[in-house]
Amino acid sequence: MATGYFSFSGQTPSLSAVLTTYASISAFMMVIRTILNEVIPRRMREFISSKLSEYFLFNFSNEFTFIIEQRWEAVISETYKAAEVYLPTIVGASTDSLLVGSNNTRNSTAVPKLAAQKILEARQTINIYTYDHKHSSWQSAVFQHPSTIDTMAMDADLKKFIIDDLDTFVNRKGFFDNVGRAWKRGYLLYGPPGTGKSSLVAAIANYMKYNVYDLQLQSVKSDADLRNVLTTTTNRSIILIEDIDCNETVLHDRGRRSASPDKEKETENVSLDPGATLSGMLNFIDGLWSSCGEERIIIVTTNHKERLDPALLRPGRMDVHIEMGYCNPSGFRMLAKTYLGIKDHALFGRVDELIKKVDISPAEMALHLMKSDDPTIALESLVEFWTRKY
Ligand SMILES: Nc1ncnc2c1ncn2[C@@H]1O[C@H](COP(=O)(O)OP(=O)(O)OP(=O)(O)O)[C@@H](O)[C@H]1O
Repeated sequence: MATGYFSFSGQTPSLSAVLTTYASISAFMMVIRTILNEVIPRRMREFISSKLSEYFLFNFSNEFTFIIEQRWEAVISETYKAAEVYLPTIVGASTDSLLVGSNNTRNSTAVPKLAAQKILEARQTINIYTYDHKHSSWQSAVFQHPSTIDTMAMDADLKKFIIDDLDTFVNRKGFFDNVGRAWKRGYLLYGPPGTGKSSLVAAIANYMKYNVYDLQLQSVKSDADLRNVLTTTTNRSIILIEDIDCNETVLHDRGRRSASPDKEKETENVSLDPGATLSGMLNFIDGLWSSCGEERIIIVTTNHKERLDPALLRPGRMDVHIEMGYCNPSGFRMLAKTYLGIKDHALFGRVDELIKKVDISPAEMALHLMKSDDPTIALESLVEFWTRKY
């Protein structure tokens, strides 16, 4: 059959028939392309072509790009943090693809989330972060403070209370959900210098295995800046505001409040030096912004609790107030055990007498106990210093 078309009759078409058909189709396609190029604007053509390639890639390829956003619902994503911890352990410079598998076909979206939680829970190191305003991001360093709740020179009952409180907090996600409160706990640590406030923060971080975000209020420029700084902290972390009484405006705020109790709203908006307001901070602790993120412990330390605004101190904001005091006999014995490895010594009686008469901070005491490995030399140094103080 001498024709320019393919025959479906079972006969093999001749070479010239194939070439003729090919030439006709090519010519037809060229005409169509020319018409389309002239009729459809370039940008629309590019859009159609990109959609077509996306469609074919998505439907006919077994590869896809897995994007883990750094921030999810305004806070740093736990999955992102887990990937940051985990991926460097399995990929290197030469890795160009990664095979990800799951045997849970029914609930595959839960897999990354659960894996993220497990990875973060198994995390051995914890970090301390400080905010870099120039680059608008938290800068981290590995946190290796040796303090533990065990090594703190504190009343045994108080230690037990703290541990129980932390355990209760961490196990009560359901409770916080049910009562409609953000899963947060505020601790106020107050007492004279050198009584272990910072050490207790480190001990809590080590106990909970939480990262610590060290918030320097004085470098925050405004409430918006404060929100940005705080919402970029991760879950399962401690937000630390040390020596809050050093912020002049908090003290002024308190003074104005007592002078005019009716002006509560007004005083709450007084600026914390130089930019954030007390109201902005309270809003994050238990206001609308408190719901950004969960499992957070906010710790505020001060040498002068009496100077702080009552609005900050009330339950829901600072739930637990812990007074860190000067050494008592049991605190001294705790330090002697930690620093010198002893439970008793002939000089303990003299130390007990001095403790009743002169206040000494655990920091001062530790300084003398570190002077020698020989308990007698170290205790003599302590007693001599103390007697001079008396
Ligand atoms: N209660 C304590 N138990 C064990 N060690 C303590 C205690 N208090 C202080 N120390 C020791 O003293 C050092 C200083 O203590 P720390 O910085 O924790 O005190 P602070 O109350 O935060 O002081 P400041 O108010 O000046 O910041 C610590 O490194 C720690 O070794």
